[in-house]
Amino acid sequence: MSLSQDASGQAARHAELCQDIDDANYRYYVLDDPTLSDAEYDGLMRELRELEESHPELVGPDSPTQKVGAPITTDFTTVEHVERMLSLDNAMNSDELSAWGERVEREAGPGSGYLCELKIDGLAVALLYQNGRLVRGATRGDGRSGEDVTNNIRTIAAIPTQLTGDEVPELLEVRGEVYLPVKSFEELNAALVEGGREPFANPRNAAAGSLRQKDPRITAQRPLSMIVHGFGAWEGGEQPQSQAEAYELMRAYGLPVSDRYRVVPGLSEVGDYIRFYGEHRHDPEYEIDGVVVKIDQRAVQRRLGSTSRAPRWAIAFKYPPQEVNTRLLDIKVGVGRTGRITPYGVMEPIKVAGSTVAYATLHNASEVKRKGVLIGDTVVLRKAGDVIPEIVAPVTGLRDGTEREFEMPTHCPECGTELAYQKEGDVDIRCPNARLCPAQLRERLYFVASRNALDIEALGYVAATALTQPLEPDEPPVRNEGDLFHLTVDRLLPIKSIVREQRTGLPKIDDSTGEPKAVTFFANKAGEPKKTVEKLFEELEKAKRQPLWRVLVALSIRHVGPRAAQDLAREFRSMDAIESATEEQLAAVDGVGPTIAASLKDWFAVDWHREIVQKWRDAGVRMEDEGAVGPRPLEGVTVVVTGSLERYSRDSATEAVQDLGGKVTGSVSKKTGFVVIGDNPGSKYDKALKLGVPILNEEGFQVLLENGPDAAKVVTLRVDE
Ligand SMILES: NC(=O)c1ccc[n+]([C@@H]2O[C@H](COP(=O)([O-])OP(=O)(O)OC[C@H]3O[C@@H](n4cnc5c(N)ncnc54)[C@H](O)[C@@H]3O)[C@@H](O)[C@H]2O)c1
Ligand SMILES: [Zn+2]
Repeated sequence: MSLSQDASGQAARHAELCQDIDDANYRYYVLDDPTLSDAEYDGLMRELRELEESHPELVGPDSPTQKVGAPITTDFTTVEHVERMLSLDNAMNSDELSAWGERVEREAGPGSGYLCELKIDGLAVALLYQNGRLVRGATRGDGRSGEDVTNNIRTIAAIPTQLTGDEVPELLEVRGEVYLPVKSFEELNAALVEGGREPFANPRNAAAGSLRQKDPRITAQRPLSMIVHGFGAWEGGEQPQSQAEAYELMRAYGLPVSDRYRVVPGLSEVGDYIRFYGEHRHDPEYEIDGVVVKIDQRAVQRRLGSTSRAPRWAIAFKYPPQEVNTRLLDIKVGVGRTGRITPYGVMEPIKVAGSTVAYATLHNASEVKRKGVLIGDTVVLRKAGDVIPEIVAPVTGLRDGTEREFEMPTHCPECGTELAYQKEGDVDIRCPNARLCPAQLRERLYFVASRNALDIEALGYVAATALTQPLEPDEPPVRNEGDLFHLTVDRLLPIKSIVREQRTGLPKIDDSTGEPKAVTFFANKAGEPKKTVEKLFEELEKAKRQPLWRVLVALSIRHVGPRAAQDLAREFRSMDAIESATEEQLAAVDGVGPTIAASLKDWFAVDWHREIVQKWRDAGVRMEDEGAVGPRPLEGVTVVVTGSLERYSRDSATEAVQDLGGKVTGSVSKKTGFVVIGDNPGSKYDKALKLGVPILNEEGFQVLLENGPDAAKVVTLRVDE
């Protein structure tokens, strides 16, 4: 390629990038309806900047690298800012941050201190206060002039229309970020979709779209808020010498200033702040996309000055994006351990937050509706840390009419049984084939091994699949969880099984063959048991000695989670006692109630359920807790605890009473046996006095536990009347 051809190619690419970025700016800043993700946009900007660095002759005043925001082409009146509102330069990693820090310290000298604050993902506004009165609110626009949104700004509760204090500046131009709390964003989108309108792609666009409404009454309905992050003109009143001083003055005027900013001496502390919020990114109620680092001293800020686009004394450290755009290829459903059907999105695989994502959860059919996503949509996909990837919203600007609505299937994807609601009023539709549905069996077996149940580490998802639905042999060694404790080594060795993706239950595909991945899970190449076999048997032995409540949880009885199981075990002490208890007796247990009681009765009424219990019992699984025949000296006694005790937490006090057959409740009545008071007892103490209920201090409580109610009556506090 000749030199001139190369140059014209670069110029063409430059023009193309400028055009694409201008288009994206328009969609983002004017329409509040971007079609690119921020990551894609930043990629284009980066390419443009690199191109301009190697070909400075291409840089013109109209290049997006030289400008702030987008030209204003809206229905709002245009107003000029008193001082220009700039954007920020970015550092994408710690090297770029150090390079910036070294540069400013070289030019300005070290030791002026850095102010660190969160980079809120909202939209910048300028508020003009004259003698303390809010006279104007405007968007950033192109930095010189913005849109007059005064009436809309006035609807935001966090923004005072009148500053407080006697010595407010004559003229103050406050800058800050208007945002919509993440939670409100989800609610707003749901309401928009419900009303047949298009949802916003993310909280930032929702905030921008809500503020930039022609009708301020609509803005007023959106729970927007604001946080101050700077100022322009500041005439009269006390003059701040530093950014932090300015914030504290503005806080005193009644403006919303964050508690999360810090002034630190050097770059290493800046690094600590960045790391901290990298790990606590979702603590604030608003979305953040990074940290802004500013030189704190205003004298130094002035010395460093600004470029046409951004101050030299500040930099935005951007966190890796957690949101990307990708296609929602299909919506499928998975089957849970109780037969519950949950839809999930099949995504065009994409890398986000360090891993490739191909599936995203959608929780239930109404969630799909609430989010307003259609199959075929480009969607905003979010993956935050270890959290399961989630679809945020569709990018409606990219629809071409071929998208279609998701319809809930009528039959189970794994066993073909017709789906049904188990009870009237249920939210979730289920596969009723609990006994034989391979999906439910696999999920239940996997659950038996989970940490909340019997905690069998060697029994993971692959093993659960291999045991319940092997490719070979034909007959699975585990037909239901009853068989688990009757396994033998020779039944395990021949097993060949496909590997399933835990989140969806779908077979994993072997990249080299394109076929589902199959493994011989328990035997090595020589046909001998792998290490995991020995481990499995060891852990099965251990599992047999787990306490009763874990055994109960492992049975996958609807509504019987660890809490309820513990309450049941404490009260009844044995599986037999629970099985033979009446529904009323079950429901009377503290923390159990009628729903769980009915569910238990239903469960034990099924033959094959009782068989599971029997098989476990035969194999030596523990079916009763010690102390089953222990004394219950507090039987029929109700205790209320108020204030803080020295030797007991609220939970351990409750447990101590329950272990002796007593009951702990939250409110005092005539039927209350004793009220135990610690430090700072509340209104329950007064009520006990009024009703004449016996009152115990901590020593008296000890007597109650050790010697019973009669002994405790003797040591009740005598209250002088
Ligand atoms: N997806 C798209 O199509 C598209 C289009 C245009 C812009 N964008 C996004 O916007 C970015 C560029 O926008 P920008 O020019 O507003 O720059 P920016 O968002 O990178 O940084 C400047 C802005 O940060 C905000 N900010 C938040 N907290 C702040 C704080 N504590 N101190 C100071 N400022 C704070 C202010 O609004 C300020 O104007 C891009 O990197 C991209 O992420 C996306
Ligand atoms: Zn099924």
